[in-house]
Amino acid sequence: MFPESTTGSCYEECKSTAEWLLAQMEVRPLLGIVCGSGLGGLAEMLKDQVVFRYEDIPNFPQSTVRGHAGRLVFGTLKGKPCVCMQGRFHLYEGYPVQKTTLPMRIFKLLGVEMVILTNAAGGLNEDYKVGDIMIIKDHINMPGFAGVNPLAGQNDERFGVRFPCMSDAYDRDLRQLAQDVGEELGYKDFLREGVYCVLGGPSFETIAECRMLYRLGADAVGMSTVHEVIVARHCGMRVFALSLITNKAVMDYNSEEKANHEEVLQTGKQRAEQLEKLVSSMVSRIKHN
Ligand SMILES: O=P(O)(O)O[C@H]1O[C@H](CO)[C@@H](O)[C@H]1O
Ligand code: HPA
Repeated sequence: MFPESTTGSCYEECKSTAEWLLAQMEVRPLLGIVCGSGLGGLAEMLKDQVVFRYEDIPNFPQSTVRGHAGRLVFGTLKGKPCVCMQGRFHLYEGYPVQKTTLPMRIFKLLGVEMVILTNAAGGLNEDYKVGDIMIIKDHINMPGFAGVNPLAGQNDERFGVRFPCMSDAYDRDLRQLAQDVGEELGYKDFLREGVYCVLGGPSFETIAECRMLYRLGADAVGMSTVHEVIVARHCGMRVFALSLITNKAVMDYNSEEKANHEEVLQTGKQRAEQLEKLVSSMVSRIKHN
């Protein structure tokens, strides 16, 4: 386990990054958005942008994956003040799990109340098609079974309690809103709701692993999101998350299909506009306290 002081995720370090950002601009974001692989276009929806490159932000990790631009974009979406991560961090990039989730704590200290996370994922559910959008209703933290949890280590009560509840991680009202908005937009045929399972990556899953995950109750598999959700919930932010099913997980030994990052990015491009419309329509209807 990494001590917090080497990951930059302790309260004082997060606060100093948040204060640095707040001193540079006037936006006071209430909503945080995280763009998944190939879904960085979400950030382009923001008006009156103020953009920071990750490399210029003190104590911030760097994006190393294609499809993750490495920019923190502030602005307004449907009139609501937002901060958007155009690029997230993954365990397989070599970061300690606390570092991959550090932006969630910075969001909190910037004043963010609600986070919308997106990701690209492989479809395990036999009924799912490439291009489906899955509202995440629950998760399986597979690395967590081996002790990889971003909250492991000393707990700082200024962020949250030692043992946070996760049975209500994915906000029920926001999920319902997504269903309503999706129906109004005519997305019913490709809008799903299911369980996302995170693995460490970067290798894609074997056939046996995919079969196992499906039997365990996962509908989609990926290498992100869950740890961010745990940290966001720990510090009291509301969470909504979406998976774009960019490829079908290979479940059959006779299949010639092979998972690859090109297909992931390609599917992202094809569905980007609809995903952006879903998110922006939801945001226009979200009420803040
Ligand atoms: O989860 P996001 O960041 O969307 O990225 C997904 O796409 C990559 C694999 O193609 C992995 O990083 C996986 O987690
Ligand atoms: N597996 C893991 N992560 C992914 C996949 C997948 O099939 N597709 C996109 N991200």
